[in-house]
Amino acid sequence: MSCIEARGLRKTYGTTAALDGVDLRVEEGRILGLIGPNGAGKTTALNAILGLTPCQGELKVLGRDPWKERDELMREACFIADVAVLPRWIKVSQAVDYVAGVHPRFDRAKADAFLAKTTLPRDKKVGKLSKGMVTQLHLALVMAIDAKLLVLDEPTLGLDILFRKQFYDSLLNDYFDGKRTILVTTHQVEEIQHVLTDVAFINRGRIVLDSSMEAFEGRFSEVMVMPENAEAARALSPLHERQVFGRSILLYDNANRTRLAELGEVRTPSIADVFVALIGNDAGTAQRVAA
Ligand SMILES: Nc1ncnc2c1ncn2[C@@H]1O[C@H](COP(=O)(O)OP(=O)(O)OP(=O)(O)O)[C@@H](O)[C@H]1O
Repeated sequence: MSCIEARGLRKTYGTTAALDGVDLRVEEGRILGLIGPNGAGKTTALNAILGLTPCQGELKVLGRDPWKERDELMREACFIADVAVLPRWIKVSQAVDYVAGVHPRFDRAKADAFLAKTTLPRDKKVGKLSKGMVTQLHLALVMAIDAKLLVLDEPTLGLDILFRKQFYDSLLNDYFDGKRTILVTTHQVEEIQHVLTDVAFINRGRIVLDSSMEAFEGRFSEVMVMPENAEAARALSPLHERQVFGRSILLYDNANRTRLAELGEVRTPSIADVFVALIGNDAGTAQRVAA
């Protein structure tokens, strides 16, 4: 069953189309990374999915219209926005008590286990924590909620590399159970590549790539060639070429790997490499619409 189904989503702010006809389908039990440059429309898309903003087009999340049935949806979905909002006066322990009191699907033992892996002092107020610590607290609270859909907008912003790694490990090992659906946006693509089952690129309010990681790995390839093979490699219509230590690395969509292997070392490119190849020169914010 689909967890998220969007067709022709459009959202305009004045003369700016933040979403310009987004089609996206996410099946239950998938972990989708929504990747895009600054201003591409990621947060707007997540807000539409969470019923925080109305938009045109068709949108169903867990079978509901998020704008009209937000209350019902929020019983089964939870999210972390890129701008975390926790009151500055609340202590860490009180924040846990509060969510335990108001959220029927909150598992205190899970939140405690998550917090135990951090250096968060329980008796300190949010206002006295570092930015990264506030994010850690926020993550501990949200990851302890038993939800069908978890939406994460830049969840590791401001966190150090050790905690970022730990967060994604526990997202995969402790939180993900194969049935929940996770939607995550981040600029730190390399760090989540191994976590994702699917990836979508958004640019200028449009989805420009939507693929399972399996299909992605079969579809894109990269070859590193010595200068004498560069012309032959260019003749095979690469999407992108870059130079590293005097060698050319060329990236292809649906190329014949056996042919590429005759020219140099072939490998599967990272999401970041394909992102640069597809969007690099065209990265931009929303489309301007005719007034
Ligand atoms: N409330 C708003 N009012 C006016 N314009 C907005 C509003 N929210 C977003 N936009 C515009 O819509 C476009 C998409 O913004 P959005 O925040 O969705 O991008 P993003 O991909 O999340 O960017 P980033 O990676 O920088 O957070 C941008 O051009 C932005 O300026």
